[in-house]
Order: sequence, then C-alpha cells, then structure tokens
Amino acid sequence: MSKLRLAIQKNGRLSEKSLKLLEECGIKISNGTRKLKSVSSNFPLEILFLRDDDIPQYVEQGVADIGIIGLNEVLEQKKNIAVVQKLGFAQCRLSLAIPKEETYSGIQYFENKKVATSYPEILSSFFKEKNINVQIEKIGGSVEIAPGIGLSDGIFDIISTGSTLLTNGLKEVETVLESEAVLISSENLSNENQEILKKLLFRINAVKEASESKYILLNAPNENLEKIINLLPGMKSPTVLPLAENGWSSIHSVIKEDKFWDVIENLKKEGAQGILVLEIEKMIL
Ligand SMILES: Nc1ncnc2c1ncn2[C@@H]1O[C@H](COP(=O)(O)OP(=O)(O)OP(=O)(O)O)[C@@H](O)[C@H]1O
Ligand SMILES: O=P(O)(O)OC[C@H]1O[C@H](OP(=O)(O)OP(=O)(O)O)[C@H](O)[C@@H]1O
Ligand SMILES: [Mg+2]
Repeated sequence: MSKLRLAIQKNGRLSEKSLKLLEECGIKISNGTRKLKSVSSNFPLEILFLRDDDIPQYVEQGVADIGIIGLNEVLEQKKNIAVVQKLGFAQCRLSLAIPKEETYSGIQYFENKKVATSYPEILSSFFKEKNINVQIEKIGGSVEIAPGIGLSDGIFDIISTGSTLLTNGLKEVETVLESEAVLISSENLSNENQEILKKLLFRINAVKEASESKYILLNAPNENLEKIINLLPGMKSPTVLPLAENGWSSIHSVIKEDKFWDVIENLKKEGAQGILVLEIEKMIL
C-alpha cells in the first residue's frame, strides 16, 4: 500500500507544533531522537525530518509529497508547489524596520537606502511594485544587528512579539506579509496519495476547527431565552434543556474563540449564570 511522505522541520520553531498536529490527528509516529525518517504505525504516512529551507525544493522534486513550512519560505522560494492548507501556528509577519530614532515619512524613506534581509525575493517584489529603488543586502540570520554595525539602513525580517526589534533599537514601519505554517503539496501526487492527503486534511480540519472553538454551557432565565439563543448560533442551533428550578433552562452551544469575550459579556447582560467554557478536542462540521 502507498504511503504519503510528509517533510517537517527537524529542529526549529515549526518542529514541535508539526509533531503535535500529527498527534492531535491521531497519527502515531515513533520519533527516535536522531532519526531522519519515521513511519506511522496507524496511518499511511512516512515522515522526513529536514531543514525547513530545503522542504519546498524536496516537495517540488517529489522526494517528499507534502510538507509543513512557513508561508514566508514558500513565497520566498517560488517553487512549483501548491499551498493546500493554513495550519494556524507559527504566526508572524515580515516587516520593514529602521533605527528607532529615525523619522519615518512613508515608504519613500527607503529610496536609495540599503536594507538587510534573509528574504530578498519577497522584498524586491514589494519595492518593485512600489517603484522604489532599494539596495538589498542578503544575509542568513541575525538580521536585526545589521543597522547597528553599519551594514544597512534598515532591515526586513520576521517579527512576532517585537522584542528582538526592541532590544536592537529598531522600530517596525511597514508590514509586508502575514505568515503562518502551511501544508504544501507536490503538484504531481498519485491518485492513491491524493486520497491519503484528503484523509489527512479531513483530520487537520477537525483539529483546527476544534482549536478555534469552545463548548459553552450556561443557565438562562426563560424570559430571556430567545435573546440568549440569538447570541449563540452554535453549529446548528443551541441545545436547550429545562433545569430542575422553575423558570430556568440550561443552554449548550459552540462559539468561536475570537468572539468569545464579546459573547460572554452580552450573555451576562441578558442574565445568564453559571457559564462554563470547555475545550473541544475534535470538531466535524
Ligand atoms: N519569532 C517567530 N514567531 C513565530 N513564527 C516564527 C518566528 N520566527 C520564525 N517563525 C516561523 O517559523 C519558521 C521557521 O523558523 P526557524 O527559526 O525555526 O528557522 P529559520 O529562522 O528559517 O532558520 P534558522 O533557524 O536556520 O536560522 C519561519 O520560516 C517562520 O515561518
Ligand atoms: O518579534 P520576536 O518575537 O522577537 O521574534 C522575531 C525573531 O524571531 C526569529 O528569530 P529566531 O528566534 O527564530 O532566531 P534565528 O535567527 O535563529 O532564526 C526572527 O528571525 C526574529 O529575529
Ligand atoms: Mg528563526
């Protein structure tokens, strides 16, 4: 039977979360510490542990069928591969930053300036589109140090919390790209492997949906039931059960994580009590 080959980062910011995603999908792998290849015992998947920068190339060549990698790397490398699914982790942005004491007047600031980056392709496309002439200095890492040592006027790099910028006396002035981990795929998958990928995507979506939602239980006075139900659309519609105490009902529903605090406030305004919020492990829509 055919096995789908998945390439994930061996060591780095994507490694742990990629393995966790597989685990949440119920896919067991024996991950020997120094092994570069592993096979799942309960899903037709083989895992290759590689350097993340090499993954797009291996997927393009068909050495791996699919891979997990930052969108930033996919866009930088411009390989012939398909992005099949955003994975909701390793969120970061690629931004331009300059020394904090500089006055930033707008994108024209960069005209004839030198910018250091590990992402020259993304950056040159950006400036080309804006019709701005910039000298790009490609460096492999520790980009934030470049202005301080006289290598460049500004930088273009990954930002998440902003603490690396802060410690290096820089300020973010333009965001060019929002990135997160994505699942990429070869454009030439066999029919059998396409079927396995579909099964994997089904599981990934169930895990993703669940992580973006919460299960909520609460007690509501019957006179406000309708208003409270309208605040909780749920998957189909909320479950309503009578409580032992007269005039009260118990409501069960699912809400999106990003709406959570607004909804809770409004529920309380309508007299909801005993609100419980629970994690959901898997969610099939
Ligand atoms: N600070 C961050 N916060 C969130 N995601 C990040 C952050 N830094 C990097 N990433 C994402 O994780 C991916 C892998 O980053 P990681 O630091 O492991 O490797 P790298 O920086 O590409 O390579 P190397 O470690 O060899 O310099 C990046 O391509 C990006 O998508
Ligand atoms: O905004 P922050 O939360 O400070 O994160 C941004 C930093 O994180 C990444 O570096 P990383 O720590 O991965 O080091 P690396 O240079 O070894 O990749 C990135 O290259 C930035 O330097
Ligand atoms: Mg890094």
